[in-house]
Amino acid sequence: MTAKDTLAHLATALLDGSIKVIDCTGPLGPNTPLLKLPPEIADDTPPIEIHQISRYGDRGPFWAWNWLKLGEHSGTHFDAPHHWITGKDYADGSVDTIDPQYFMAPANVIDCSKQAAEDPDFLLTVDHVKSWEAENGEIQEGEWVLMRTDWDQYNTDEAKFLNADESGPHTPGPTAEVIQYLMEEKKALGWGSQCIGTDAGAAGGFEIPFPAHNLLHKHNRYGLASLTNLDKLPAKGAILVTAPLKIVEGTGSPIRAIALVAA
Ligand SMILES: O=C(O)C(=O)c1ccccc1S
Ligand SMILES: [Ca+2]
Ligand SMILES: [Mn+2]
Repeated sequence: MTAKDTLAHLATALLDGSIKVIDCTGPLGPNTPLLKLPPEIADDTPPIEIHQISRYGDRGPFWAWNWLKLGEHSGTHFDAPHHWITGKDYADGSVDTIDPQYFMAPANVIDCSKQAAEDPDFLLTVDHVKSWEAENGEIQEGEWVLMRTDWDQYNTDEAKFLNADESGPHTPGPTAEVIQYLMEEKKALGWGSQCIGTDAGAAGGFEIPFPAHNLLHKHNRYGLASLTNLDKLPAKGAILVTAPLKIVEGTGSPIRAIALVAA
């Protein structure tokens, strides 16, 4: 089948509903959970603000529009290599310079929802990933690897979503070894999480602090955070669309993540 035939079949399938578009994005507004870092070491993204310019009234009789105060790393978002010091020197490491070919790619969904429900500090290991590959097929070069935890169920309550206590945040994520494996052995396109960031909540205290950020961006590869509805995606076979805004020299961007899945 030629690429032209494939596109024609895709168009038909989208219109007849045999390929569904799944929204993998959380609501973006003043109530969207935002990362809270220890105030002694870092500043945080300010709260999201949506300001009305007009709404069909005397400031714009026929139109409505707003202006936004919005951090790059807000809500469901894309992490570019420049987001981390290990990726700072890549000429194609900001959202406006990344090859757009990467913004549409196959997705592997590793279901850790039961483990995350039992242990909010659950860490995915290389053994887990290899067992998953044995059952579902190998992760191929250029594909996303997404950790399904169903953590999106908490995304309307920042305290629950961040799940922090006196010892810090407790949310699931990958071990450094998993990201190392995905980058060096599998040459994956990147790593996605349903939590506030690509790293586990406790990752600031790991031997390599924040290893997912460190290693993904060291390899000039990408992260996705605060994804939703991964429970609606198959283990393999979905195509994920993750185009960031073309923010000049941007380190990341809120996205409307969507997945194409067979009905
Ligand atoms: O990329 C993010 O939004 C994120 O999760 C993050 C940002 C800055 C510092 C630590 C982390 S962990
Ligand atoms: Ca869901
Ligand atoms: Mn981010």
